[in-house]
Amino acid sequence: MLYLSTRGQAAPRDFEGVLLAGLAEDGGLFLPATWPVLSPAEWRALRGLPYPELAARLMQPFIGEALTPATLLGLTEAAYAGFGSPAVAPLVQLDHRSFILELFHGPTLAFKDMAMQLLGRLFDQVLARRGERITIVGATSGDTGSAAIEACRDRDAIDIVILHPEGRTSEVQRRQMTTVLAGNVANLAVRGSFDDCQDLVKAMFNDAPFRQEMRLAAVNSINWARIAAQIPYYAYAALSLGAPDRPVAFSVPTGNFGNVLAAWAVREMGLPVERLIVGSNRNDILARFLAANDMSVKGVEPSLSPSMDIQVSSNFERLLFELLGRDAAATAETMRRFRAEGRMPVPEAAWRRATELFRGVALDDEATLAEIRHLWDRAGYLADPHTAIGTAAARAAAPRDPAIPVVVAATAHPAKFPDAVARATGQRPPLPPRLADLPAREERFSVLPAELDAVEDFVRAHTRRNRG
Ligand SMILES: Cc1ncc(COP(=O)(O)O)c(C=O)c1O
Ligand SMILES: N[C@@H](CCOP(=O)(O)O)C(=O)O
Repeated sequence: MLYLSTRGQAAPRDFEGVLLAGLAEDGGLFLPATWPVLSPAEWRALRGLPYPELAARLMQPFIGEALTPATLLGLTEAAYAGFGSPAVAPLVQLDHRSFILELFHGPTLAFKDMAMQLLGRLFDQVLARRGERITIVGATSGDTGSAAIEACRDRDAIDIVILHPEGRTSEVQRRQMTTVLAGNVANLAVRGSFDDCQDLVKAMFNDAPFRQEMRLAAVNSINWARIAAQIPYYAYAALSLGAPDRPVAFSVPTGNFGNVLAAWAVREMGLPVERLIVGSNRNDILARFLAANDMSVKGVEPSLSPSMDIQVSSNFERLLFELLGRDAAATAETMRRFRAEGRMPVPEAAWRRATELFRGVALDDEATLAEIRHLWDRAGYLADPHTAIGTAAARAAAPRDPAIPVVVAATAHPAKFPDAVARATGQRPPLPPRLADLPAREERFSVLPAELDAVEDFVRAHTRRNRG
């Protein structure tokens, strides 16, 4: 399997090259040169497989010869062995047509573990064979950071620096990152928004000498391996509900557009996905785009669903590339104008194609609290604010045909956002026993302004300290 950059100027490469590169050198994102498509009979044959086996089978075409099937299966089995549910990603029925796909049973209680537990092992495998070290730089609005740190802590060949927006995550999210005192881990609170953190990470990748000197790698969903590892759970849900012989819809609380892009990918691979519903908070750029082709950046505003306090959704570029007929020059020019003007000029025909499949629904904080309360009162289900945005969006934009089930991606455990959940329901969800002492653990992090030089110096110092 070869991968192409959405901006067309970086050399195509195989999975291992993409895993280690993260962002393409031309600033674009990698996508498979062709999508692996399974026939209905091949899909049916995957029904009922244990999750680790399904994940290995679906990821093998993306990984190609980088790993043998037996090695990949060993990695997926190890990645999901520690999850708190034997199903790994259990599907819970909410009403006659709505289902919740719980993606938060991993070590850091958010859907990021589904990919990150595998990514850490993939990095280890590849780096050991090559005898190389990397420095991971990542941006987080709260969940990617802790999942990446958990997956990479104490690994010999990896140093990791995670940037989070100062004061804009929940306390549980921050402590899950900053209380990991492993020598290879560093946390940076940036005075700015998640978008500033993400810009800084991309700027480090675009600084070629720095990128080479540090041997930078990515754990954000700019790294194709992250998306590849998120595809299996959508297939798992769809197959459980009767696909490929029955269409399904997904509702995905969305920020950086990586999770919903993985749902879109299973459609490219041949499963009948009827609709993709994108849930947003008051940072509603994606909902505005889908309603009126208005992809214009406003300032990031804090909300009760902080992991989605994002305006510039990295992975939208991958969809844009497809909507523009895989025209890399047009994609590069559209992204250049978006950056320069703060507004993305998506051609009318491409926008219409997007609206055939996608719907956008935005909820403010009051509506989010009302939905958490509604789920608790009506179904006895305690949802975190991100998941609640997904369930409300699902009701608002479900396909007209009631025979089509709608699966909501439950992206975080309610205990990560106890204040919002308690405000809505009076219930304060406890952390699992292994995290019960989190509020008392020692924290370690540095604070810096959103300035590239300062952040690069910090990353350099951290890496040099560990490389000796
Ligand atoms: C809990 C939670 N829900 C939803 C999202 C949005 O997912 P994505 O950025 O893949 O769109 C995130 C962050 O990525 C998250 O942490
Ligand atoms: N919500 C995310 C933001 C980063 O998204 P990613 O999928 O690109 O890593 C977070 O929790 O950090």
